[in-house]
Amino acid sequence: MPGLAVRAVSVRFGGLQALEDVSFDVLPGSVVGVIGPNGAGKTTLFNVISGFVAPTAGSLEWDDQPFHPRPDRLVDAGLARTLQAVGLFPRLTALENVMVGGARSRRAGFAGALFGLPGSDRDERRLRADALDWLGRLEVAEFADRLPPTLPYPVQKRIALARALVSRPRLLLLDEPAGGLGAEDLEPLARLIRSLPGSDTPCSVLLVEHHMDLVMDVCDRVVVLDFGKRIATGTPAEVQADPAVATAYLGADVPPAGEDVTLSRADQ
Ligand SMILES: Nc1ncnc2c1ncn2[C@@H]1O[C@H](COP(=O)(O)OP(=O)(O)OP(=O)(O)O)[C@@H](O)[C@H]1O
Repeated sequence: MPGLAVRAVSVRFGGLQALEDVSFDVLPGSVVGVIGPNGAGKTTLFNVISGFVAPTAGSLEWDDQPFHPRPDRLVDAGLARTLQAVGLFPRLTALENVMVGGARSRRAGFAGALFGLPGSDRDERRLRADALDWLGRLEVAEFADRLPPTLPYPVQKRIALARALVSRPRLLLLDEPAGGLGAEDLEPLARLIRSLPGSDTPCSVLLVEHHMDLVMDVCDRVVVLDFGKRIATGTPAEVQADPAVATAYLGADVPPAGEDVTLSRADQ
């Protein structure tokens, strides 16, 4: 099956089972959400998929091939990731930050331009145009020449997203894209996420997010983790109606129908 397959992945940190036997697929053209209370294992799962953490057991497949991700080679594999903290280079302009995201996918590219390699001018111009295009699509082109620390947080998040997208990934890993954003920023973000699978360079999305409205709005499927285990999977409506999900979030056997699922454990 094309796309990403997570097969019975477990991760143990010393005595702590951070993930246990977690399986699911991210098919091309889909937006998949990973939710769960604090400490459920969401970040660990992202770290496995991006190669920062090796699974203790289980495996990954990417387009039906065994996949052993390396954080520094993700772009080559067709994946990109945004971080919870935006992680922009403070001394590079917004535009240069985005260009860095595309540099690995070009023959010479930005690095070549920096080091004056032959043939890099054209690549650099193309990369610059692509980076500007993405800043424009994310409606932050006017900040292209600004340094990130001088910009509002929501703008920085959009720049970080542009940096991930400029490499034209086939799978985008989004780590809490709504974190720190105001209500007015959520609808544009949702629109962008929904647009990615059907864009000219289709990109499926795996999303970790605490903001439940966004998850339910943009995801085709949702995987629910609790204490490292997958406790539910299905469409947003299916997981919302699943009593095990309400129990995980609310800490008691309560009927979920019609109730808001809160965002952290009841005992925290
Ligand atoms: N490097 C590590 N060493 C030891 N324990 C870790 C490490 N990383 C995560 N953990 C533990 O693994 C469990 C899962 O953590 P993880 O950060 O993946 O959860 P999460 O669902 O992302 O939580 P949150 O929503 O709070 O970000 C937690 O108990 C956490 O303390």
